[in-house]
Amino acid sequence: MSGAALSIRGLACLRGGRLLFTGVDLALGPGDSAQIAGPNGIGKSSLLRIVAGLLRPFAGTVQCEGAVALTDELVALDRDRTVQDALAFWARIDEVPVTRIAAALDDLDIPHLADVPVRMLSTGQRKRAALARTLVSGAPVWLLDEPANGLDTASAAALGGLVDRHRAAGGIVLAASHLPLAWAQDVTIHLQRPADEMGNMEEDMPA
Ligand SMILES: Nc1ncnc2c1ncn2[C@@H]1O[C@H](COP(=O)(O)OP(=O)(O)OP(=O)(O)O)[C@@H](O)[C@H]1O
Repeated sequence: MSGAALSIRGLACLRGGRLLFTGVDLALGPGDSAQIAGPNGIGKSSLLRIVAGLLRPFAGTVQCEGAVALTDELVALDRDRTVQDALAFWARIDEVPVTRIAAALDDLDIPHLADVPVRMLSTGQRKRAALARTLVSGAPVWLLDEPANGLDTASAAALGGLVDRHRAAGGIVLAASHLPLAWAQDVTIHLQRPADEMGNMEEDMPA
């Protein structure tokens, strides 16, 4: 993972005809971690989805060295498969050994859920299974959207340990959260509405 890098320049996002943010710059290298902060609806998830290649930026560029893994609220695990099979499905797509799954389930403290269908998991268990997918992927660049949502205090702290291990191995973590996270940040970006948009919003408000 020593060559991992993420560079964002002049990034702007337009959604639903509204400019969410403009001029976001960020440069991360091996071992770095950054948080995208800001209130609900400001565009944190949208920024991560742009970095993941799932949304097109309105302006700016994203350059990434190394594979990217996104964990967000849309858990991409087949609800009708067991946790083990759902992770194996993605391991085959990501072309990584399925033997990694056992270690990832241990890391997330859910080995007992391997044979449980995804649809039967609780919110926190589902989040841990989604994080297991990120671990199994072996991707150096982790994009974590509200990673502590649904996790109990101990699990959130344990995730901090996994993030630290990933960074020590040269990985990069970019997390979106309106709350402080359980690990230290090299950079925190507070997203803000562009000035013009704020003017428009004020004009739109009823008197
Ligand atoms: N598919 C979509 N089409 C149009 N607008 C969208 C779409 N998805 C989200 N939006 C809008 O984009 C804005 C930013 O959403 P986003 O989910 O990126 O914000 P966020 O900062 O992650 O919010 P939260 O903290 O609530 O998760 C919101 O105003 C939302 O309504």
